Amino acid sequence: MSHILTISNLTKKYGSLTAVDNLSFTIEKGNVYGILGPNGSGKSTTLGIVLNVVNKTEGHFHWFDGNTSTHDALKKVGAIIEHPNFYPYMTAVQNLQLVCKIKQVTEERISEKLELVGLLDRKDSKFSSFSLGMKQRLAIASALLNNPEILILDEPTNGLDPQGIHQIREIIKKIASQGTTILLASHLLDEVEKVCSHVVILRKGVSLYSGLVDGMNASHGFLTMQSNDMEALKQALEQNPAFGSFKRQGEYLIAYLKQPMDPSEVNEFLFQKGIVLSHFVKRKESLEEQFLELTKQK
Ligand SMILES: Nc1ncnc2c1ncn2[C@@H]1O[C@H](COP(=O)(O)OP(=O)(O)OP(=O)(O)O)[C@@H](O)[C@H]1O
Repeated sequence: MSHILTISNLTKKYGSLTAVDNLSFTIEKGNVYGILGPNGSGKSTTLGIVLNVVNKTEGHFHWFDGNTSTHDALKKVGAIIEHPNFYPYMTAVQNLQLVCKIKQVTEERISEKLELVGLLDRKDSKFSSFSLGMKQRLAIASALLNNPEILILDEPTNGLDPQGIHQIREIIKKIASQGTTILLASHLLDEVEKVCSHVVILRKGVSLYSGLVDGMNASHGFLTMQSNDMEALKQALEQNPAFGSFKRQGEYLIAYLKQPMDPSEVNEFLFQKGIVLSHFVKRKESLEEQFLELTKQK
């Protein structure tokens, strides 16, 4: 698989504040990556550094094989990191023609890109008449005019209504299905889960998890239990290496698994110890619960 972007031990400091802290990850061709983290976790700063608009303090990054200068590499990158900015009195197509002139790319792709973002029938409408969602879609069309290898988006659905959000996500998925690599920053777990194949979770500039979105949900779950003798129940479970930690919640004991264990095995194990359960539920933390746990302030 070919590398699109390699980030190694990247750090950005603003005075005493470390916005990005020793961050490393690699972007491979054809995948959809999310940088996920709460506000202020360093997502925009990371994108700014690799797009050469923010200076790094330490570490390295290189585009593609490492033999291309960042200046040349960025010609193969499409990015939207600020609010879409076009001339309000010009039409969609006129704005894109201007972008083609600035980027020195052919105007032939304008219709194709407008079609892709669902704006071909509005190509002659003035930008000022567009909704926020349409403006964002025009920005995506604009970023694609140079047929980039990778499309970078910072919070692409911020401020949009549910329909606008859905449209943007569908467009991102369509662009990805056509082979364009995507890197998007988002504070929305739901967005990353719906759109991305890979994720880097940031908290205060530090990477907490990097890998497949599916791999995020690697927890083995927990069991909520009740018996006549809660102390005996806890003591018995503590002897079993499958359990990592315990929490008392009202009249229930919650036992967190650190390795897979079938509920029937747990039941049998306890029964052999003479413990009969009056309540027994096995559940897995939702991805949201795990994300909040991971990113909560320590
Ligand atoms: N130009 C700057 N000068 C000083 N501090 C900055 C500057 N830009 C960002 N920061 C700080 O760096 C940290 C990371 O900010 P960044 O914008 O990268 O986070 P983010 O995850 O993109 O959050 P958001 O979604 O709120 O933009 C924050 O604490 C922010 O206040």
